[in-house]
Amino acid sequence: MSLAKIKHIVLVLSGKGGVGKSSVTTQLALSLSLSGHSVGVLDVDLTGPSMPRMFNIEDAKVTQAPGGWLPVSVHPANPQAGIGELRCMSLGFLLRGRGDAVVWRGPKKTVMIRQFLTDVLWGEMDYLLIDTPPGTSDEHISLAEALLKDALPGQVAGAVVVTTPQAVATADVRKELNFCAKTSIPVVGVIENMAGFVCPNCAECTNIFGKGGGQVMADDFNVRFLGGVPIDPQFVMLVETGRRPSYPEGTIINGQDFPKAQETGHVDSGAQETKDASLLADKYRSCSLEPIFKKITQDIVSAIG
Ligand SMILES: Nc1ncnc2c1ncn2[C@@H]1O[C@H](COP(=O)(O)OP(=O)(O)OP(=O)(O)O)[C@@H](O)[C@H]1O
Ligand code: SF4
Repeated sequence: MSLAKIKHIVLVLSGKGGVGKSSVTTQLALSLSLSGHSVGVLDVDLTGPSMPRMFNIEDAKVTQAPGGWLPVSVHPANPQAGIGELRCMSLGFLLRGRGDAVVWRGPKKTVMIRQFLTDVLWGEMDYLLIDTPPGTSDEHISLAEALLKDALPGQVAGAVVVTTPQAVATADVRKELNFCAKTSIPVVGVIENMAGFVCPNCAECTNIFGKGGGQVMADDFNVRFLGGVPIDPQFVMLVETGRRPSYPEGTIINGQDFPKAQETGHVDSGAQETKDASLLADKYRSCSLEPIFKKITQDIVSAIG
C-alpha cells in the first residue's frame, strides 16, 4: 500500500461546503511543515478539487512512475530552516483545464478514491492530510472503509472537523461527528473557522457571527476544541495573488497584538511580487492566521502523539 510509510493520517471534514475546509487543510499543512514535519496533502474532493489553487501549483503536472503517481512538490525540505517537505496529490492535476468539473457517478468516484489511496507514491511522510468533500456522502464511506481496511493499526489518527459559528447551530456538524462515531474514526478536534473578522482598515478583530459555539458543541460531544480562526482578507489575498500579507500597525487578533509583518524583515514589493509556490510557506509566516494555526497544530501533534 502506498500509505505504508506515512506515520499519521488525518482527515479534514466539514458538515457543508464553503466553511473553509480546504483553507484549514492548507494552513495545517503549511504549519506542520514550518515546524519541521514532512507533510502530504491528498485532495479527494473530486467534484471541487481546490488544493492545487490553494498551494499556487495549478499548472503542475503529476508524473507517472513505474509504481504509481508521484505527488507534486509544493516545496522541498529545508533542514537548516527547520522546514519539512510538502507534497500534494489532487484530481485537479489530472483534469485538463482549470474550470473542468467531474460529473462521475458514485461507483467511479469510489474507484478513484481507492486508486488515490493505493497508487500515489508518498514515500516516508510524518503526516498525510486528506481533504474530503463536504458532508457525509458515499465517498466518505468508501474512504473510511478503504482506510480502515488498508491502514496499519494506529495509522489513522482521526478527523479534524471544520465548522463556522453559524454552522455549529445546525445539524450538519453533528452529522459529521456522528459519522466519525459510526465509522470508528476518532475525532482529533473541532476548528471553528470564520470566528470573527479582521478589519483591513483598523486590523481589529470583530466577532460578527458570535463566538463560543464551537467550544460548546465540542463539549457536548466530548471532543477537543482546537480553536477559533478569524476571517482574514489578507489570507485570501495570499492564496489568490501570492502576495505576502502586511498589516497596519497595532493589529489586534484574538485579543493579542499581532507582530507587525514589516518587522520580520520582508520588503513588500506589491504588484511586482509574482506567484511563487516555493515562497508560499515563507509568506504565510507573515499572515495573522499563522500563530493561530501554529498553536492548533501543536495541539494536534500532542493529541496524536
Ligand atoms: N479564515 C479565513 N479567512 C479568510 N478567508 C477564508 C477563511 N476561511 C476560508 N476563507 C475563504 O473562503 C472561501 C471558501 O473556503 P474553502 O475553499 O476553504 O472552503 P471549503 O469548505 O473547502 O469549500 P468547498 O465546499 O469548496 O469544499 C475561499 O475563498 C477561502 O479563501
Ligand atoms: S472595524 Fe473599525 S475601521 Fe474597520 S470597518 Fe469597522 S469601524 Fe471601520
